[in-house]
Amino acid sequence: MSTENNETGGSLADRITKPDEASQPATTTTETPEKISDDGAGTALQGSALQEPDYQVEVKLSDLQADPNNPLFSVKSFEDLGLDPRILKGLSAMSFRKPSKVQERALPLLMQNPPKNLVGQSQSGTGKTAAFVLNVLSRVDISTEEMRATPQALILAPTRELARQIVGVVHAMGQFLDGLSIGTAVPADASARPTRMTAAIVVGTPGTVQEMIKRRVLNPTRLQVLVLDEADNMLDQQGLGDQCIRVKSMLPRTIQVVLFSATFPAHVHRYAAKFAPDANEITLHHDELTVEGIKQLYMDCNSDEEKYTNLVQLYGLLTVGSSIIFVRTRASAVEIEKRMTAEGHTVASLTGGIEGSQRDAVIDAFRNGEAKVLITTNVLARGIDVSTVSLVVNYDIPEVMNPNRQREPDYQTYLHRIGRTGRFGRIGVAISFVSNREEWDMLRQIQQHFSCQIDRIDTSDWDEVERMIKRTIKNSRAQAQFAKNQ
Ligand SMILES: Nc1ncnc2c1ncn2[C@@H]1O[C@H](COP(=O)(O)OP(=O)(O)OP(=O)(O)O)[C@@H](O)[C@H]1O
Repeated sequence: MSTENNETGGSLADRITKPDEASQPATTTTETPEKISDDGAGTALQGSALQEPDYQVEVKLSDLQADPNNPLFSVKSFEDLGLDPRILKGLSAMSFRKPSKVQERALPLLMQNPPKNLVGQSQSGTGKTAAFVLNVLSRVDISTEEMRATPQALILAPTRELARQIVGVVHAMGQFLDGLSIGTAVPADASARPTRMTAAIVVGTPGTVQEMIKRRVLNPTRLQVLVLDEADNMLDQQGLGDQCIRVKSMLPRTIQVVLFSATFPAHVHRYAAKFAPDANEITLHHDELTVEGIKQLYMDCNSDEEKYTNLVQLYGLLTVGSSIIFVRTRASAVEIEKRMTAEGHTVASLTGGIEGSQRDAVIDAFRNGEAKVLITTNVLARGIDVSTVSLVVNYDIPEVMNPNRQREPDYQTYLHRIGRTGRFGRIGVAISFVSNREEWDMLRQIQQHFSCQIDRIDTSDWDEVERMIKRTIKNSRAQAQFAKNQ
């Protein structure tokens, strides 16, 4: 199996791992809210983009948030959670009306004093980012010039795209905190020189942060909070896991450790408990992990070539909203992009094989809708939040090598990949291509593992395929909820 499989995918210890970053000099950008115009997160950061041009959609989000069985359910308001009025103003500017379940449960645990560690799990797209960002914003002291330039909270993510996205969320939520500065610590292009980190909140990837602390351009002595987003993935991958451990060993012993993910497989969960000792925990059963609004489908393909022709057939649907196509290797991402482009389709690709600045340009174009179809590897399987994504295609089923060197489904990565759609109560479609017996078996195992239903798409009538998928994509949250309650 190629190392490319493992760009960020949840992995077994056995996997050949390839951390997202080489040990290059760090790039550090320190930004204050007023200076920022366009960061990684771009305009997608408007709440769940529920700017409610559509009255009905808003009404139905409230319905979801009033349903105790829904992960978006809450009984409290953000005001009840004891947040600073300037932060409440930020939330309101982002159109966040009510906390989701994980926000309501996590925030009191995170904000208690003396601080306690937390291991928090909640389904994809249910607002984990806000949960840890609100805690961080509540804890940093920006009352003096000196403190404003002193790193006090460190948020680590497995990829530069996710780190940049989190920076965007911190900006948006902290926009009314005068003097707040946020630093980004992600791998730099070869020519960039490391600069001193003078921000109260630092968001970065583990290797870069480790390097910066070692080179003494990031002073860790006043850090009070350490957050690991996609924590299971970070701790389970050889490279990233080692870097996280080294970073933590250089931080104050009393630091509050906060781990979040949609998935915590048992072997990582045990380890997470050591990384964040005596932690409060919010956990889910694995049959609770799939998101109601994501319609899971599969398509039989007779060969690899038929996967490609089916993808091309789907092109019209891929561009109804935005879509992400996940493939196993960088090489196939590039090849499919080239082939589709040569045939006159507009697609982009993003893999770990390209330079950072180019990666930034691709993801930014995808966020702002300039690029609507993105072909990628597991590098973007986790965390990326683009609310317009209505279709995810697993061109290849995500897989790992088990300790006996047999291929098996990568359950976590499957869940994270399909979770790029159906965010915060939206409807989305995930289609997995199956072209041989092994892939078929893996899909069946995924279905059993999550106790979920993955329906077959009959490709004998493409007009019908198109109608069916369009109907699903265009279904409002309201209709889905209505159907569910019948
Ligand atoms: N209380 C809220 N009200 C409205 N929108 C919200 C709220 N909380 C989060 N959102 C929006 O929901 C979307 C998903 O949130 P987020 O990216 O934090 O999910 P997540 O749980 O971290 O998902 P993943 O596991 O995929 O990383 C974002 O667009 C965010 O702005």
